[in-house]
Amino acid sequence: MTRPKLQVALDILEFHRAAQIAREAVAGGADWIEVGTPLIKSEGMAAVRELREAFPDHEIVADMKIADTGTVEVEMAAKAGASIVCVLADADDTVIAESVRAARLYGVRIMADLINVADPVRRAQELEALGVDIVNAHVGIDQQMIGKSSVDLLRSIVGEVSIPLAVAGGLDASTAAQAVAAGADIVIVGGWIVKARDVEGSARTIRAALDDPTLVQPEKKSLDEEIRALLMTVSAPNVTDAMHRKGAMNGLVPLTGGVKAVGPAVTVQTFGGDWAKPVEAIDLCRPGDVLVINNDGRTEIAPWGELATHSAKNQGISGVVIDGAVRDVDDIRAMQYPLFARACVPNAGEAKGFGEINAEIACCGQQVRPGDWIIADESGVVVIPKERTYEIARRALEVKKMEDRVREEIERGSTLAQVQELYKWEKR
Ligand SMILES: O=C([C@H](O)CO)[C@H](O)[C@H](O)COP(=O)(O)O
Repeated sequence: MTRPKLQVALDILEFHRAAQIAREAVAGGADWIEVGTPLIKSEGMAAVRELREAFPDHEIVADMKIADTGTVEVEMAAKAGASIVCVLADADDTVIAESVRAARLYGVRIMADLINVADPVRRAQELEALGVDIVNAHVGIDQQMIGKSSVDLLRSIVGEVSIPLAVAGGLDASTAAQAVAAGADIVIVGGWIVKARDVEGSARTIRAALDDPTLVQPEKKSLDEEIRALLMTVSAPNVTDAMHRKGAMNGLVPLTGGVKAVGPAVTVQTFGGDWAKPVEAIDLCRPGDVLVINNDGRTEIAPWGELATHSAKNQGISGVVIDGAVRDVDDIRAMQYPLFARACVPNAGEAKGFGEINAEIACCGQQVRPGDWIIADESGVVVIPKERTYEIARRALEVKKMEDRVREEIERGSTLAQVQELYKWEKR
């Protein structure tokens, strides 16, 4: 078996960053350099030209995702210095055939991207018959966020064609190893290398996984465990960024510094300091839940205090969020328990039993349903709709990774405005 190729996908907008990241990825063991679609859209063929000049001996892959006018697009990428040009597998046969003819004329190869193809096996066979050189089992970034797996797609086409197989879509060291074990000839990695703080180290880790896939053991987690692990890795600001600046509660303050709560919501609607339902709800929570309480907007009377916090902590409840007031804050602080409220007040109400547990409530400007996920840290509290929690958690991780890399570049001496080319990207 020949050594699988590692293709680094430069899916970033700024050429000056792409070139540096490519250098670091190559130092870590990347064989092929992909000028990613976002980079091509941002910088055009200049990016292909410059990368060809910087890496005269490497394969340069232009991820054009060609959907029409195959000849024109293959010609421009080839003349700019690409040695492999990507077409959309779903493009009409006429486009594929024209792309292949142009590729032969200019001495480059065609890689067809199976993103969103309805019948990948049949299409891969048709592409081979049309003269395509490489088929790419690709699950796009938006599709990855809802849990689609590029390794599953690859497995479905292994053995069905005899041309080389590439695989792309959210691969890390573990899934890259699985891809090689499944039969991938080319492993394409974008985010896990280009957004890493240590690009060279990440490329090296993935290179090692490709060279010996048995080194990496996949972790088995339930969906909830995976969501929790993702949300524990990211911050509440990462999550609102992933939600297009939505989901944040207004007016809450963390009353205990340095602690974080993550988990599905158990909701409580109570009335003016009536602490019966909030306290009864503790017994209904599972470990890891977050209790979210609406105290009818009242901040002069507290439905929650230190004894309730003790009980919640014993039950393994991840944290408590109150649209209202709490008391005994000094004791709760000493417990280092994640508690978020709008105010502190010494007086408690009565345990009368008015209210409801696990109904939809409003909390500090957000609707919260039982089972919606909460992430709460020192920046504040965000509610994530339960139907989209996995997707949002995955997107938040992408936000965090991107920030990690930007931070690294600032530490190396750049400024935030320079890294992000702010002037260029101001809205016109
Ligand atoms: O082709 C890609 C995507 O459609 C954006 O243009 C990526 O290069 C490909 O998915 C690999 O990147 P990751 O999924 O981040 O590994």
